Amino acid sequence: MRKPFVAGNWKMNKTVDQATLLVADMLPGLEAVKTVDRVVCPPFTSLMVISGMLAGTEVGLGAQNLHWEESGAFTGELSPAMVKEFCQYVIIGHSERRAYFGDTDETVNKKVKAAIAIGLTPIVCVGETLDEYEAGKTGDVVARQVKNGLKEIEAKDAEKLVVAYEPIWAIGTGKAASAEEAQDVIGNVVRKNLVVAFGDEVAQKIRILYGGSVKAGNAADFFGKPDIDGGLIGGAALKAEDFVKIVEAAA
Ligand SMILES: O=C(CO)COP(=O)(O)O
Repeated sequence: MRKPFVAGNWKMNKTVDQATLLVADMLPGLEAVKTVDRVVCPPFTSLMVISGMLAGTEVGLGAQNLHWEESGAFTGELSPAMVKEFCQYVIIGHSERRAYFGDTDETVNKKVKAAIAIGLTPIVCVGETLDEYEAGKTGDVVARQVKNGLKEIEAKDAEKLVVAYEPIWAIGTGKAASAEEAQDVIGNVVRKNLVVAFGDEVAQKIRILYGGSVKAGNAADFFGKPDIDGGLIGGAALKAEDFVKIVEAAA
């Protein structure tokens, strides 16, 4: 049985003061749901203070990106070791990074390898654009992202991975995919390609999340599907009550 997993991707929201208040607000509710792995991913600037708040709790902390090199002349970037100082998780290849900041399957693969090497659990994002969706290319695009993004990862490391399927047309739009559609892509494309890459035993251990307009009201529909092991939550992760409800729906 895979343990459900729910992560909040705060994106570029919340100053340190605001982040502290939000975590203080949601922490008791999150702490109570022991059967779900729950993770918050605030901006870099808040990681240090939030890691202090989460010390001694079972709530995990994730960054939203990292660079694959150990150190050097990479202005504006953070190394795997810098992220590891505070975090257990790191989101890699979010569609916003692919669309606006040049992340590709190749750099995603480098980041995944670097995260694993330092002992971080990557949350690897895949998903098709609206054009690709409308052209019926979802399967091809997502299969390519899974295959290339996770190239040359060893099976023993792969079982700890978390993969998030986020159709780009559903992100921040209020138009979630249907739970059936999400299950279809996650089961028949993402998990199937994980089986090809790592074998059935390992693929059955990998948590696969759905992301894109998940709210307190629709979360249970997604989490009830056999291959959907939780969610990567954007907007609704910025409201303590909503995020706790979504985590509860995964229990
Ligand atoms: O991109 C997302 C999480 O990474 C989803 O964002 P929304 O939940 O705001 O649609």
